[in-house]
Amino acid sequence: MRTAIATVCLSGTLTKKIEAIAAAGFKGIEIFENDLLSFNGSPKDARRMIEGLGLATITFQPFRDFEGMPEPQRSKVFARAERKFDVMEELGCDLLMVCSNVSPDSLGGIDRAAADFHELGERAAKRGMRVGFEALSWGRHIHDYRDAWEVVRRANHPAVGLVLDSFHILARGTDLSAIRSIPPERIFLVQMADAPKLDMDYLSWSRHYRCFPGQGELPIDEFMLALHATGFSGLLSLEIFNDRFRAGSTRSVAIDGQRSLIVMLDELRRQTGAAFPGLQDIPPKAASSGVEFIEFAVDERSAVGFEKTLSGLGFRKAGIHRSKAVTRWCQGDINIVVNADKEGYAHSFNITHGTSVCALALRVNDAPGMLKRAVMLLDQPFQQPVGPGEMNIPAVRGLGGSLLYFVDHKTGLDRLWEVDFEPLEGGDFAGAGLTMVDHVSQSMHYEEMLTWLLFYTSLLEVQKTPVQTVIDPGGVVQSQAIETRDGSLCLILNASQSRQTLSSRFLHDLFGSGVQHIALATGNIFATVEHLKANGIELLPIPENYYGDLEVRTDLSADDVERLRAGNILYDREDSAEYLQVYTKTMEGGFFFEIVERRNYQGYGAVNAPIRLASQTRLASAALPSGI
Ligand SMILES: O=C(O)c1ccc(O)c(O)c1
Ligand SMILES: [Mg+2]
Repeated sequence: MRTAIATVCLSGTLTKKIEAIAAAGFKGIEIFENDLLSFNGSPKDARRMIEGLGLATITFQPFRDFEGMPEPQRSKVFARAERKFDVMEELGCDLLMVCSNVSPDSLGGIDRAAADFHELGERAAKRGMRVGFEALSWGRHIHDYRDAWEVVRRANHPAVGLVLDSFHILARGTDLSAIRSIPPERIFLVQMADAPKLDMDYLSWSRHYRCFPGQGELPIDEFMLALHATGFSGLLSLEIFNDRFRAGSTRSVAIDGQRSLIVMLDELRRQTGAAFPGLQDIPPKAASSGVEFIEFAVDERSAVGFEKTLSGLGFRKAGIHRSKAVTRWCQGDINIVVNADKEGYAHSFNITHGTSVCALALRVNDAPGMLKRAVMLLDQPFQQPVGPGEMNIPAVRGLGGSLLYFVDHKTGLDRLWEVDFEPLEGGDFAGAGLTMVDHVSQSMHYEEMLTWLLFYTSLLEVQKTPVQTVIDPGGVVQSQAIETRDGSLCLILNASQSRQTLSSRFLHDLFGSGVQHIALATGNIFATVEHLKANGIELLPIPENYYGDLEVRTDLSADDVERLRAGNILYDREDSAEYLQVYTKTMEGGFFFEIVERRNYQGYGAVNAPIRLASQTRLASAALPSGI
């Protein structure tokens, strides 16, 4: 299969799009007519630029409202097509993509449409060109690929072929089995797009919410299996209309596109054993069994307060790095690394972002394999000098320039605590009952949410939950969880279009995207809260009204509710599963901890999020100097 991407996927001018497409390693490009119309140069100039960067224009589109027109429009439509062929000649492109007619003037009739395509095929062939027909899911008469195929079949012309677009087919839930019997040489182009499942009209859904394969919820795998069954080995092109992509980074969205194709074809190869020329063998996604450590970048001044908070939360200093100003803090299965070194990566991270999470380390089954997969998926590997005898832990650049480390047992990387750290004796230290990292919540720009979703899901054996909408006093926040099947690793991605939400203000304060909070698990939240209070940890106050409502909303006894109220603990129940959560007050820089007790509960307490966000907003406003 030859892969490509449509210019419509990206933000920027045509020049910028073409450069980003070439830089992301594509060889083919679909030119959208509007991009050419707004280009300040001739189609020949565009061709020079495209070919100069090693790209080929695989199609020119869309040609609209063509088939089934009555006269006099019919003659005009053919004249318009000839003009497009002129442009294509200059552009160096031989395939015109025609999408099904949406005009109220168009007449139905499969034979009329087939006759029009036969004539268009004749005209195209005279000029050494071809035309492909795509059924738009909102086409007036033709909105089903099976009807488009029947038109192409009856047109019976070698220069007329079919275009399959996964969005139009999967959005309507059209049966895929008929794809399997289409002769592959009759499929001139396959356009790929995924989308979240939304209940809206096809046109709006398609024009604003498409996304790259794997970023949405449509059964792309089933589509690819049906396509594969035909023996198709032609052009496969990404065609995404997405408001966030149009506003996002041209370069990184182009890379996301390439990454999504590599992952999709690799998945197909694993399922079918098929070989795709040009697609290298990639190590499989990593199984992760959770977070090995979370590293904070601090400076000398903030280290004192931060370490005091860790002690208050029941952590004990368990090791001192052999060559750097770095300490290890432990409790249960949780490792927190506090990096106050005056050199290196964490130091520069601290200068830019202040006290913040500069790295996450994941426990994986095969760390070197993971790094190899990441590099093959166009992630950025990271390497910094290590001291003699110290471990070199594989890492890639993650969210907001932070690092994502991979630690495994297989290659002994899990020995890092003995190798790199001087252990400190714990004595009879009693913690606060915290056992493990429950989830890590990251806030990011709205436009980059799908980028990071793909980053994690392309590397790890994880599933994603549907996007949830959370109400913050300053606007709406979109939240999506990525989790392993056994729940040992849970990452939450948050983003908001409003600048007033806590999540957006965090981005502003941190100068970038990053980890906004970490949830730690306890087996007994009441005991943990007692411990935290005794240690002087300040918890986020929750309004009385919340507890008044809990009493009527649940069957908790008045005593139970009183215990929750006294501890500022939030509560949720799903059938017999229960979730109890409490938050620390927000620290300098906007970071906070959450403590959770899960009783067979799967989610993240979304019902409580607006209450928590309102309390945090209230405290943040109270902290501002008066008059602001
Ligand atoms: O939204 C559209 O009009 C449109 C245009 C061209 C396509 O290939 C498509 O799938 C949709
Ligand atoms: Mg299309």
